[in-house]
Amino acid sequence: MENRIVVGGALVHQGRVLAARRSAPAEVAGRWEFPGGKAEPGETPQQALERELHEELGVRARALAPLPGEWLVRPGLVLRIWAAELLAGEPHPLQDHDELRWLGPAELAEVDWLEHDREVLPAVAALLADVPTG
Ligand SMILES: Nc1nc2c([nH]c(=O)n2[C@H]2C[C@H](O)[C@@H](COP(=O)(O)OP(=O)(O)OP(=O)(O)O)O2)c(=O)[nH]1
Repeated sequence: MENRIVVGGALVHQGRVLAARRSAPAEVAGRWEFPGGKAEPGETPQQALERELHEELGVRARALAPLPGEWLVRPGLVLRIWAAELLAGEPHPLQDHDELRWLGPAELAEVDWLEHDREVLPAVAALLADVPTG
């Protein structure tokens, strides 16, 4: 069976990245992640991420580039994290999340990330270091 892809978005805006606390399912509720979800058949990872960020947060965003690393979430499901930029709107936890936080470079370790997400934090820190804090 082909692996299905789940894409999380490291959504960067004004030098900070958005973290989202999951509200369900029970195994991951209360843990923090990069909002996103599974690609539908025929969707590219970019399309899937942009659709999921709109559904979950109500924003328009653009997927920029995949960050290093990929993780098997469970058999048949592979997680990739992509850098993304906010184009329009302000994120709200509309679906799947009950809290959002914009984290600066010094705050990345402050939330209880899902294990795989924690591994990508060095790459996210590098991403934030490139962005003007405006
Ligand atoms: N979206 C997302 N999922 C992650 C991350 N890290 C991580 O381990 N996961 C896991 C949690 C879930 O088991 C799985 C993704 O499922 P999901 O629930 O976000 O996908 P979805 O919105 O398309 O869900 P569904 O409606 O198809 O059930 O990957 C992450 O950063 N973002």
